Amino acid sequence: MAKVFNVDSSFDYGMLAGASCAFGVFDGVHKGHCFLINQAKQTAAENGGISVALTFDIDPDERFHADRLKKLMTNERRIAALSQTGVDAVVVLPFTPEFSAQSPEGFLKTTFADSVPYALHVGCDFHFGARAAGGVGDLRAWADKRGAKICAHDLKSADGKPITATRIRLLLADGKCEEALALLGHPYSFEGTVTKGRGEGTDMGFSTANIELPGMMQTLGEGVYAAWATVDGVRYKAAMSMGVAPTFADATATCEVHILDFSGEIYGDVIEVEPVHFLRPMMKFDSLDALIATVMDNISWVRENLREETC
Ligand SMILES: Cc1cc2nc3c(=O)[nH]c(=O)nc-3n(C[C@H](O)[C@H](O)[C@H](O)COP(=O)(O)O)c2cc1C
Ligand SMILES: Nc1ncnc2c1ncn2[C@@H]1O[C@H](COP(=O)(O)OP(=O)(O)OP(=O)(O)O)[C@@H](O)[C@H]1O
Repeated sequence: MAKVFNVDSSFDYGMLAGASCAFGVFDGVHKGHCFLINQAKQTAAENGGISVALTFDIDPDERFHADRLKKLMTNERRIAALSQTGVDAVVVLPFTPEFSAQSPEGFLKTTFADSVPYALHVGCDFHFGARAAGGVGDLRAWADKRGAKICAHDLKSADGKPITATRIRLLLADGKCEEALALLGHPYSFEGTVTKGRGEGTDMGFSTANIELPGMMQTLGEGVYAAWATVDGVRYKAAMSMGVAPTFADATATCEVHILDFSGEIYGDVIEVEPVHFLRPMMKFDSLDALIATVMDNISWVRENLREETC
């Protein structure tokens, strides 16, 4: 696992001299991002320098479009995932208002100080600096003066379209877990703290762990899903609903997870939920009996059909 370096007053910019850096936000650490990072590993091997995933502490869109941002990973998980890509180091720049307001040249000066990387890998659509004014041309102008190499790659595609975080978010919003997973190259999951619900699930014969997710992490579309739930390191089959239960006027939880073959008090615990298959839309039921019968059917489906290899 690569060491993570936060760029603060103690950061040694010298580590970027001669390094091969892949630069971006990398939400999801998807197959396209991994392709870019592998390119950085290759040029690092070429000159004997280190490979670096160069990223930001927050997703810039948290600063500019927090109201409509839907993320694939929290910042902590994104940085942890980057550290497991086989790079030598992850360097995390603080995306402060001052940092984001810089011109493209100022942005590069703040990022590298006087160090010159060996190679800088970006996608051909990469933009940076205030109002995203900087592009690959600005990178090349900066690099040419310093003897660095800019590698602007065509975006890795699947089914004729670039793999992007935006594309994967839209698939998840549409409940298309399998297609999202194919582009991510690893499971999609989120974590949340179990909160107290209305306490009615147990009376209905299926207890549920209620999870409140911040708006930014409500990326998965409303519906009922087959999922895996990890509690205290143990992985269970689960049937989950996403979206406020429309049958109940007082319902608040965004995500409710029935964990099969599990009983235990987990209020306040953080659990990981990995939705893998859309079962049906959320429904407003006319009677409790109808709701119970449908949810029991969903639970049976999960018990009979969910297999490790479907994740
Ligand atoms: C697999 C599953 C499917 C669900 N489907 C629906 C649904 O279609 N409509 C609905 O109103 N509630 C649905 N719910 C939410 C239940 O109504 C809710 O879990 C139950 O009311 C218990 O809520 P409580 O834990 O807050 O007491 C579903 C829950 C689960 C676990
Ligand atoms: N499919 C891809 N192939 C190669 N490089 C990519 C691909 N997608 C993104 N990149 C590059 O990876 C870096 C990180 O990109 P970024 O975090 O903006 O990801 P993204 O998937 O394009 O996200 P979004 O859809 O939110 O714009 C950038 O240099 C970007 O150009």
